[in-house]
Amino acid sequence: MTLTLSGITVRYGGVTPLDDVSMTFESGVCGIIGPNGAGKTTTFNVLSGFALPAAGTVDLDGDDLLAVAPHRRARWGLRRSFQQVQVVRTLTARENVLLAAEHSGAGATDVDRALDYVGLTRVHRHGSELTQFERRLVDLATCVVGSPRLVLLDEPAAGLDPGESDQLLGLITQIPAQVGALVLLVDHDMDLVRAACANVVVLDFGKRIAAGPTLEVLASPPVRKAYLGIDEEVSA
Ligand SMILES: Nc1ncnc2c1ncn2[C@@H]1O[C@H](COP(=O)(O)OP(=O)(O)OP(=O)(O)O)[C@@H](O)[C@H]1O
Repeated sequence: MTLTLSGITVRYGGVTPLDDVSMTFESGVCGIIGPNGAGKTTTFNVLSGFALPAAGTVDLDGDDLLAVAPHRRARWGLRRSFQQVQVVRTLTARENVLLAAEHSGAGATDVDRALDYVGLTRVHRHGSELTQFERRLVDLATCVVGSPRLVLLDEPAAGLDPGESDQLLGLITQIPAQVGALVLLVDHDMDLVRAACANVVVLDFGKRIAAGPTLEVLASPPVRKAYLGIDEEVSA
């Protein structure tokens, strides 16, 4: 499975959050990292149809994603989780996933399979009764329900303790093999990115400044300077 963004430009008035950016993601879990304001969320917005690029194309295995209407992208196979957990407090865990499944055309059996996948047992508890971790699991279940092709995760482990974070990491890394989707992960937690992603793309000020195997990219001087604030020339 290959996702290719070519020459993507997004403009908001005088701001250009993405400036002629191209990136390719091969199957597995791939990371998009970069400092605040680099264009990571805007990239997710382009993929989910919340942002309309002024230029560029997006291709997933021959499908022109930008030609798919935003409201049909869930049915096409797109799933997205947000930094802020999107769980309805007055609905049960299962009802939350059923609600998400409505958009993608998945059925009740798919919903139960997704809840099994994330290992949530208290499926009949209301969102308001669930722990932060259980809400994250509900969120993740909405991302794997049905037959997703592309799963976008924005800081999925935010607010979790290290044990919970590890458990979530295990679930995320299994998505490509178990669910068959390509996963894109945006996160500021470099330990999580190192553990989850074989490859990363680094954005800075709306430009791609590096891409490739995660450990190599994180060790490269331009990335250490732009992203981690380490300037080899100064610190040498
Ligand atoms: N709707 C909008 N209107 C105007 N400017 C916007 C809009 N959305 C994003 N921007 C600007 O585009 C730039 C990139 O924002 P984006 O949210 O994509 O960055 P990010 O890499 O996700 O940052 P963070 O790590 O802080 O979430 C920022 O300067 C932001 O202020």
